[in-house]
Amino acid sequence: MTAISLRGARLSYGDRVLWDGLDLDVEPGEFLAVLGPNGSGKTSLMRVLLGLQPLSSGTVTVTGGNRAIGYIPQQRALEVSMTLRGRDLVGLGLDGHRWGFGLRNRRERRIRVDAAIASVSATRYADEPIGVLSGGEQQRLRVAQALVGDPTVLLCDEPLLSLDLANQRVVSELIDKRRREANTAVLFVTHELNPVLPLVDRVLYLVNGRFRIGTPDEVMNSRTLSELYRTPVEVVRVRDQILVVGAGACEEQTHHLTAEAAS
Ligand SMILES: Nc1ncnc2c1ncn2[C@@H]1O[C@H](COP(=O)(O)OP(=O)(O)OP(=O)(O)O)[C@@H](O)[C@H]1O
Repeated sequence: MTAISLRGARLSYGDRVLWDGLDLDVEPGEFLAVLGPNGSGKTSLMRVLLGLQPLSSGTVTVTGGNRAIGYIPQQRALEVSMTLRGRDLVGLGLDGHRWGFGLRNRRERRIRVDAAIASVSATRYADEPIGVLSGGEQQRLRVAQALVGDPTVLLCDEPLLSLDLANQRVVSELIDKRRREANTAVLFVTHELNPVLPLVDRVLYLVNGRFRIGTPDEVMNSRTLSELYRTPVEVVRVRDQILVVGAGACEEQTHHLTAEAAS
């Protein structure tokens, strides 16, 4: 059974079509990278899957429904004044699940939270206020929060943003481990494909209302990206990295035009 299924999915805000005719099946254990310039509708896709944003047309199905989803929202540095402890943040991932207030439930809840914290190696600082933790430590706890409910689908919105290379690796390995061990489907929104390229099964690339779905080789090539961006884009492979040349200028132009239109 597929983990996520979209059929004829369209999302538009007024005249602006983010995507249309999107047919997508994501299999259990699959790692799908979602790429595209700012404003192409990546976060909106997450919101549709979370049930926060209705489709303009078409259908969306997440096997197991909302409770089966773990979500790592786009990272914002948490305030230093934030007194919530790491374990409280992780515990929030169980809210919405069926938990009573009895002693047995409290003990069971604590076991689940401890296990999730241990799975991201965050036990040492789980009782600290999260505001004083480093970005990498905070991000591990966010991963634990997303995993504590035992999700069948994991939605990650730019989870590597502002992490150094070592922490990028730690966080992507944690996510990869989860999908391998629990067969959790992963949707991974990112501007940077290279840090996760070895993990990626398929790419969904969104640009200006158009999209392509395929393996990294099928999508990340000069011909496909030039068609998507409607301007010459050069894709170069250097060792095991993919460099995209030309799309950036097009993105800047798009933003410029959007800003002009809005003013
Ligand atoms: N509720 C809404 N009503 C109207 N427009 C919206 C709404 N939500 C998002 N948008 C617009 O839709 C576009 C896509 O937004 P979205 O956040 O999905 O893009 P994104 O690909 O995640 O961008 P980024 O890479 O910058 O995070 C943006 O231009 C945004 O302003």
